[in-house]
Amino acid sequence: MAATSISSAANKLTNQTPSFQPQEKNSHSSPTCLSFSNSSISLQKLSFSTNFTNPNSRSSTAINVLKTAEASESVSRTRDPEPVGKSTKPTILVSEKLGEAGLDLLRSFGNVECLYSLSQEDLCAKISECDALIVRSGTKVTRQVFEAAKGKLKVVGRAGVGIDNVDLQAATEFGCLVVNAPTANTIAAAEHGIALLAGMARNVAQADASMKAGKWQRNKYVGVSLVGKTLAVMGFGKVGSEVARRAKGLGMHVIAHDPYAPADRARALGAELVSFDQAISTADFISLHMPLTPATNKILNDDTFAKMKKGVRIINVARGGVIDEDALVRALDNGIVAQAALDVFTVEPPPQDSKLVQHENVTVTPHLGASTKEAQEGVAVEIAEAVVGALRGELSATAVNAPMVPPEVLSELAPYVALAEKLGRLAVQLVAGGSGIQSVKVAYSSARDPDNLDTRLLRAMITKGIIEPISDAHINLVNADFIAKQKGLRLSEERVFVDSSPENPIESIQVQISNVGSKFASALSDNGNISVEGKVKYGVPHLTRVGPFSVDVSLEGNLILCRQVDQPGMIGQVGSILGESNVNVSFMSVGRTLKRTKAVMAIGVDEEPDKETLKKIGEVAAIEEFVFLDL
Ligand SMILES: NC(=O)C1=CN([C@@H]2O[C@H](COP(=O)(O)OP(=O)(O)OC[C@H]3O[C@@H](n4cnc5c(N)ncnc54)[C@H](O)[C@@H]3O)[C@@H](O)[C@H]2O)C=CC1
Ligand SMILES: O=C(O)C(=O)COP(=O)(O)O
Repeated sequence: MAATSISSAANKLTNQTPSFQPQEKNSHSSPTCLSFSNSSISLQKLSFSTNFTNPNSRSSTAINVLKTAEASESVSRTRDPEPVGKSTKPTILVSEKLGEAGLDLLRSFGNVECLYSLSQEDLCAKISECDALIVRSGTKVTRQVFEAAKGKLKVVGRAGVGIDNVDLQAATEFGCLVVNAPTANTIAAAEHGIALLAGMARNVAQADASMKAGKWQRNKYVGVSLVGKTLAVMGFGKVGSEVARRAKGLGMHVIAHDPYAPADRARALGAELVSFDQAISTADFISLHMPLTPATNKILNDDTFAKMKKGVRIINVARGGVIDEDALVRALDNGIVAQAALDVFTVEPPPQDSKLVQHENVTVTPHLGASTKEAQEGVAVEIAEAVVGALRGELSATAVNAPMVPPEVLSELAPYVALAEKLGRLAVQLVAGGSGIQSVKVAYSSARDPDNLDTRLLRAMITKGIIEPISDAHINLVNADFIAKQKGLRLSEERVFVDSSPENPIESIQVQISNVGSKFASALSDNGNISVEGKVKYGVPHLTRVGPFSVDVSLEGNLILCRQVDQPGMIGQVGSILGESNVNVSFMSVGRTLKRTKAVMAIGVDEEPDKETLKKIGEVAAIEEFVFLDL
């Protein structure tokens, strides 16, 4: 058996946080063990398997990743399926103007409320009624908004590219997915950039204003030519590369700076990738197309303006914050910058007396880059599809704060999702009260190449299974790693190669909790870790090993694990006690290490036995220990 470590860097906690203390909720005890039973672990918490239903649904993806509280009544446990189909329409708040086609799509799925120009206070007051919020660049989705949502908000859709107006960290902490619409406005933004470039070079806006003021100033508005001039495209992503393509068509020499862009993509468009300093010091025109991040904040400032060619012209269709606006005014005044054309501003709208806006060598537009009819229709549909998909629980291809798991991987892993969560739930219920859980090891046995096995979803589900039964956290794919880290829980993953068919992504999953005591000592493996292992059989999760004992029970309903002297009559005795209390046994399995020594009996029960019944089981002479587990 070869073991390959695929521990994720994200899961390696560098900061030691306090250990995670399981606190049993509503636990009741029996003489021989603490029961961890907790029927109050509500179905609402099974957030990965809840769903909104849509009569017009075209969706096929099965694994749901977001909390959908209202719909949780439609959740069914595997054994007793309840009718799925109770449709509670989600509420979708649209806080800025969105194209009709997108609104229509949203209306076919949920209750859509369009409330434009909400103050931050009004947004906070409204948000706790909303499952989804759709914004453009004008709405600030702050931590306050997520706090005010009180866990109701599942998804924020940004109808456009830039997500600098959404507090992503807060969204992640609150388990709220953020999706954007990254492609539909690319051309509009690029065209606007070119419009500003050409309009600025020929003083179109200034000449227009002058004529409207009754003047005819042909000598004042002599422009500069574009052909043969060097354009530096800063940020060679979707918009930047489309600007470059168009500028090439205008006969410009295009250079680009982007630390993350592949050189061959730039070369294919006839642009040369250069360093930041080379770009800004050799360009006649500088066009900005990078996102606003801590690294790009005020990237054009007094120091960088000082390195530019005298008479340079600046275009900004990205974000106002990438320029230090006071420094730009100084650079315009001292002639380093001849002209600027700006669509975006640090504060939008900028103050009316803004020196920058009023500067005679500055052309401005009110954040119009994405504002074409075509782009707005496209963006609206793109974001509506992403938000509806997210509300249905599908993983979004445009998720900004969650791993993107391709649909084919999702459908392949679907049966293992339940197994992963149940093993997590089971393992944590075996931890003795007072033990601090810090370290969880997960081993996936598989015949697959590690590169061909994406375990992020399973890891999130194991985390969910471990944390949710003993805390108030609601965990989904968005916040699993964050909450694990916050709780001081380190989860490392290992791939164990097994020689079987690689058609099955996974043969078995083993979950081990290290350095803790167990309330069921038989669950401790040789290395002293609590260890449970399971498989998917005929699409149903099964427990196949507890500590050193092999068992084979389907992980449904509730489970009693007993360790007893391996002797005849044990099954009958325990079965009768349960039967007398009208507790129905659904399945059972006995595993032992050696004949007539010790055995572990796993009993599936449909109902939760009361304290008295559990006490009677504990009093059976040959039973050495037992535990009741709520799956
Ligand atoms: N004015 C408007 O209405 C619109 C503005 N935008 C803005 O344009 C910008 C670009 O959008 P897209 O091209 O769609 O995004 P994108 O993600 O495709 O491209 C951004 C590029 O910037 C690069 N980048 C990141 N850090 C950088 C740095 N320090 N220096 C240089 N390059 C860096 C990235 O590697 C990436 O290639 C975004 O800020 C977006 O918000 C986009 C659409 C409309
Ligand atoms: O998509 C972007 O990043 C934009 O800046 C467009 O903003 P808007 O949706 O027009 O407010």
